[in-house]
Amino acid sequence: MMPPEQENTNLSTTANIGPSNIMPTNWTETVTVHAEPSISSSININSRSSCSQDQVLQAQQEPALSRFAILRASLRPVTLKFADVAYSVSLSSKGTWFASSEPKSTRTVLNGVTGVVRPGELLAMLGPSGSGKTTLLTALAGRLPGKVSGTITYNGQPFSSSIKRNTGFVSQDDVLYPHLTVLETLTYAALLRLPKKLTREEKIEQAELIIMELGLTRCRNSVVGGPMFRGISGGERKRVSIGQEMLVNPSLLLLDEPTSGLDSTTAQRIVATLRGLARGGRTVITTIHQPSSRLYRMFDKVVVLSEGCPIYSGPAGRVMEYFESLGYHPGFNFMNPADFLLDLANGLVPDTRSQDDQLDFHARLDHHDDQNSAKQSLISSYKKTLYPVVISEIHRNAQDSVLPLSSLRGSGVQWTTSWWQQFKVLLRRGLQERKHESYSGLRIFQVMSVSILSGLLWWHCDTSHIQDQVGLLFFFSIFWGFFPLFNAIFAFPQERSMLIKERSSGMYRLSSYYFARMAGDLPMELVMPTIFLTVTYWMGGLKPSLITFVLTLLIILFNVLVSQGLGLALGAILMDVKQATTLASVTMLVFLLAGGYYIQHIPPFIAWLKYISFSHYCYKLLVGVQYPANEGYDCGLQMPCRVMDFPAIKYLGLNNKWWDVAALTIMLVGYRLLAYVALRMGQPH
Ligand SMILES: Nc1ncnc2c1ncn2[C@@H]1O[C@H](COP(=O)(O)OP(=O)(O)OP(=O)(O)O)[C@@H](O)[C@H]1O
Repeated sequence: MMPPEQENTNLSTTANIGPSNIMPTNWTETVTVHAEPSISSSININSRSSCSQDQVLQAQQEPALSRFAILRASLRPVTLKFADVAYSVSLSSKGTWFASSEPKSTRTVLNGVTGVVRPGELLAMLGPSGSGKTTLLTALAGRLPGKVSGTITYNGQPFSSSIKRNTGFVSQDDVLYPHLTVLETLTYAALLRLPKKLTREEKIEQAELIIMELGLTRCRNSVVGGPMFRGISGGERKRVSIGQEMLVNPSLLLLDEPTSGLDSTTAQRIVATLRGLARGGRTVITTIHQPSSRLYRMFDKVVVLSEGCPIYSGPAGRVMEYFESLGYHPGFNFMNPADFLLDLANGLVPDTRSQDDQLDFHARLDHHDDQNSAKQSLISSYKKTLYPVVISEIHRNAQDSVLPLSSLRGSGVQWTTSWWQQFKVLLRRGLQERKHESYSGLRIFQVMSVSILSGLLWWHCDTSHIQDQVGLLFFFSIFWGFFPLFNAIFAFPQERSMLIKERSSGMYRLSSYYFARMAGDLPMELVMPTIFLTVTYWMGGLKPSLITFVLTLLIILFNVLVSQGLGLALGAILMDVKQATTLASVTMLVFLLAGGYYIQHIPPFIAWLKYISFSHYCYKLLVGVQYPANEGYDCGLQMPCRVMDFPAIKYLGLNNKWWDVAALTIMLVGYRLLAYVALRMGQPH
């Protein structure tokens, strides 16, 4: 690995994409990389081990500077090259269960996009809505599902897990936990993403620094908010998302529309931050919708897309020259270059005969044929004149390829933190995020009201009403089958986008997330039935024996865990709450009917249904615990009848209790295993 000083000098890059017969002769852009004073700082948190002693000493002597350690130079520059990138999607009719007989058609979303971005450069992707900017950005981040053709290299090598860990990706929609505060959000990200050699306090300090650096101090203790309740503003949310990525000091930072919906000052501030990050030696790529000319001036390079095809790829400052060399002049004297580019990408070519006639220019919006031919002409001009230049630049600077990827953080090491550390942080974060939902008054009210109502309905019901008592036990098994099942269904579909985002950046293992999620749900899942049973059991007049009560409670808790497992599995397999709840209600209805309470003479060809019903096993165990085999009950005759002869109990058959326990245990493990496998299969690799 190169010493830091040497690396920084190497960051002075030259992006030379000329000359060509059409383009200006001096087609050379030099971007000198340096840490900008506004966001420069002393040491890089991730470079602690690679810093020389002198640097550490210097940092200690400069406390004021070291506070912004996180935003200083990247010591692991990445040169990103992409050539002839193409991507198609198949347009199959989704959402129906019946396959369409029509042949599948495909749509080309990207077609032959080429470019180079070096450390220290800020590249903007411009183009009309739907032109493929997000798709290209996602492809460059190595997160696009399906096959991407063409070549994308990072320091000359293909995408790898070390690149993944050194890449920051900020998606268009901010995926954040709504109930956490800004400080909590960034602190948890720091605890999960920063390497284990930093202490917990140091990680928290880094989160604080990011808050200061991104101007989030005012809202540091405000909750992020979501669709159901208001939190911080859209601009602040965006900055929190950027902050989460900046924490790891990524070598490559990709952002999808970081300024959309923001006022021009905030947008300017964000782009200035990005430019500062780039100048610190990072490679920064952003898509942007309609940048003002002030913003445009901050870009080093641009790629302009029109319907997935590039019409320009090169230095931002040369864009007008290029299009003028093709004979396209902006219609107005002081036109924002970005507006001009977007018009061109839409096929709106200024008419040189009546340049100032704005009305005439916009009247041509309706002329689709003209627009299409203008786009085609721009695409073929790009292929003829600019494409060979970009390709030769990719091949000419072959020394970029020799920067060893092994110097990147985390190469060889798969995770930055241990399994246990991940589990602890995820558990705490999950409890904090979901405490409002789990311990909500509404949920407690729901359970309490049902328990009191059923206690009153079965008030002191003794064995002389054995049918009613058995009914109460069946109700326990069904209610504590339905309730946890429907709660668990939401778990994974609700967290899907967060899981994809965090797993895509290699933040934690799936197993640590999975166990943390299960452990986090456990207290509430176990406390609720305990309260319920304590109320209903004694009100309902079941056997007044502490041992029987405890055994009844254990069986119900076991049933809760099994039904929760089924809910988790359905949610993980379908990843769609609507589909999963539909399937769950059908399943529970089958379990209800086949449980052995309502129908005792099920035809043999369908009697097997009860064997897959956990409610059936639970019901059997509850009855078995309540009534020992030799117990009698008041059946209205001269002498007590044996409970074993009561038809509903006789049908159940109370032998082989351990088989029932074994069946429930298999379901407990099986459903959870199924949920884990389904989750893993749906994960980005
Ligand atoms: N998986 C997919 N299935 C169907 N169409 C897709 C898929 N992915 C992308 N597309 C289509 O490809 C085109 C490019 O999409 P993309 O999101 O990259 O555009 P964009 O330039 O980022 O748009 P915007 O600026 O509106 O976000 C769009 O027309 C989109 O509908």
